[in-house]
Amino acid sequence: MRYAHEVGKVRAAERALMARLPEGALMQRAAAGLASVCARVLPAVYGARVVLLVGGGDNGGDALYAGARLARRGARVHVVQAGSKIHEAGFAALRAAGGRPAAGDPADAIAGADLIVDGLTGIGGTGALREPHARLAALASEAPGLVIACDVPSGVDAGTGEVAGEAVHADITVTFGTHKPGLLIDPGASHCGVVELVDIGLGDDLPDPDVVAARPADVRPPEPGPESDKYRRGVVGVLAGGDAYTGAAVLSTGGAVHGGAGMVRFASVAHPVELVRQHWPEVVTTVIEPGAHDAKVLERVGRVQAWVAGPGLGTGDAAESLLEAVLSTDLPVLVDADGLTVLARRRDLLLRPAPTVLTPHAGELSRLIGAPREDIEARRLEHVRRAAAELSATVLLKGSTTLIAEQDRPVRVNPTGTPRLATAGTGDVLSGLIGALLAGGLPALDAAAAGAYLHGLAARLASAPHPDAAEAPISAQDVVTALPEAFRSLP
Ligand SMILES: NC(=O)C1=CN([C@@H]2O[C@H](COP(=O)(O)OP(=O)(O)OC[C@H]3O[C@@H](n4cnc5c(N)ncnc54)[C@H](O)[C@@H]3O)[C@@H](O)[C@H]2O)[C@@H](O)CC1
Ligand SMILES: Nc1ncnc2c1ncn2[C@@H]1O[C@H](COP(=O)(O)OP(=O)(O)O)[C@@H](O)[C@H]1O
Ligand SMILES: [K+]
Repeated sequence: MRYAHEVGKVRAAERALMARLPEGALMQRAAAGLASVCARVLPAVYGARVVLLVGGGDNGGDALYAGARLARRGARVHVVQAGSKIHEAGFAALRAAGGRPAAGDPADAIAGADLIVDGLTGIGGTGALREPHARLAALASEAPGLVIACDVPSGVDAGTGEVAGEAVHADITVTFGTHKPGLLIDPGASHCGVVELVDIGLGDDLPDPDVVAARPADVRPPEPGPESDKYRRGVVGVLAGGDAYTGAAVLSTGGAVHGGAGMVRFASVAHPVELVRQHWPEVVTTVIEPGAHDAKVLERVGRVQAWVAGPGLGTGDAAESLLEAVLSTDLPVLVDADGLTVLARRRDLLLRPAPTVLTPHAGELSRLIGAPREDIEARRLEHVRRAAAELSATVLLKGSTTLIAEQDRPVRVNPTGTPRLATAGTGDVLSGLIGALLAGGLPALDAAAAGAYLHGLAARLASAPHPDAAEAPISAQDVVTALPEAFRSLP
């Protein structure tokens, strides 16, 4: 897993470690790590034109000491100072090594640099970048040279990934001690480029992480063993589609069929049942009558280990009664799409002892928790956590960087997403896939995280089937088709 810690915890760990180390030792570790990444990516350090963008805090100090190391190896290092304050000791070290303030218009220095080191703000940055920082950040982002951000791209909120104004677009972000949540969550994540973690020895001083992102080896779908039969591998029941929406039923069922369940059961009114039978002959179907139902409606469907309810289900009385029936079982239930719209008026249905997984996009979450959609988009981490606590559920917030929260657990960030997924019906595929993983016995948080991971991977493989292929647009069906390849590509 890649671990990220909130800013306050990073500072506390740094304080604890610094108390045991000689003055300045921690900053030297950070600067050494930063300089070594710079040296690695430059074709040659000797003669390289390096520009340091330096703010008034310790982030600037890191950049100055790293610049001094590069200057000692023959780089031509110039400093563009933002604001009146500067890390004096770092500046003195740079000058002693031959570095100089940039003369003339900083725009020229930045445009002519082979490498720009962004030391404007790090974990101490708050709110939108002020001037002259904002202009410098924009110049760096536009410059032809390589941009390496020190700890965090300036303008990105390290704790949340919010970007309130101008922010540096880095090619590489060299971060110290641990990842910061804002490096993993959009819009911040998309400003980082490649993230390199430099160990400065915080290890034992860091508490449990606040946010984690899976690496491939962390994703463990249930594996069938020699004793497995279709029932023991898990049966997933899908309640989806109606007379108005039939595609959602086919796609959600497709996600379940390729998600590794032992069996998929599908129940709906006649028309979607007919279509699902045509698309997925392996699925066991049940026709349910239109209109409102009592709690016994599910008995005819047969035994399942987990339910998926909601895609294309409609939002009227029939959908509400089905949702009431499914949420009154003692089985894991995933609610998506129309089901979430119904839940927004029936939050009482969430008071249940068994696990519930909700998979809203920002609009659906807005209806569920009564927060404006724009606020949710801008502060995804805060809202997904709040939703998990308020709704007593595992909440998977879709969109650019999918986040998954469960109360008192680190938030999972899905690293495989791609904007190619932003096409109608892909969410339906995700619901069925997670349902299959739940039926296979994964705990709710792991099922949701593994589902999001495989879904993103399938989309990438569908879009570009091999590393040299250009990306093509994809459909939700393409994602279903690529799911076996996504499972296969796990280590
Ligand atoms: N605390 C430590 O022990 C260590 C800190 N390190 C570095 O120190 C950084 C944190 O240093 P600081 O706490 O000094 O904070 P920063 O250097 O991140 O930021 C503080 C400075 O930025 C200015 N600033 C804040 N928001 C701004 C905005 N929106 N627009 C313009 N200026 C803004 C402040 O006025 C202040 O001058 C880390 O990110 C890391 O790079 C590393 O050297 C490792 C050790
Ligand atoms: N900009 C984006 N970057 C990455 N993934 C995205 C982006 N926008 C949407 N997605 C993903 O696409 C899927 C869309 O799901 P959803 O909004 O439910 O659509 P639908 O209801 O049409 O299936 C989700 O998995 C979501 O995370
Ligand atoms: K920075």
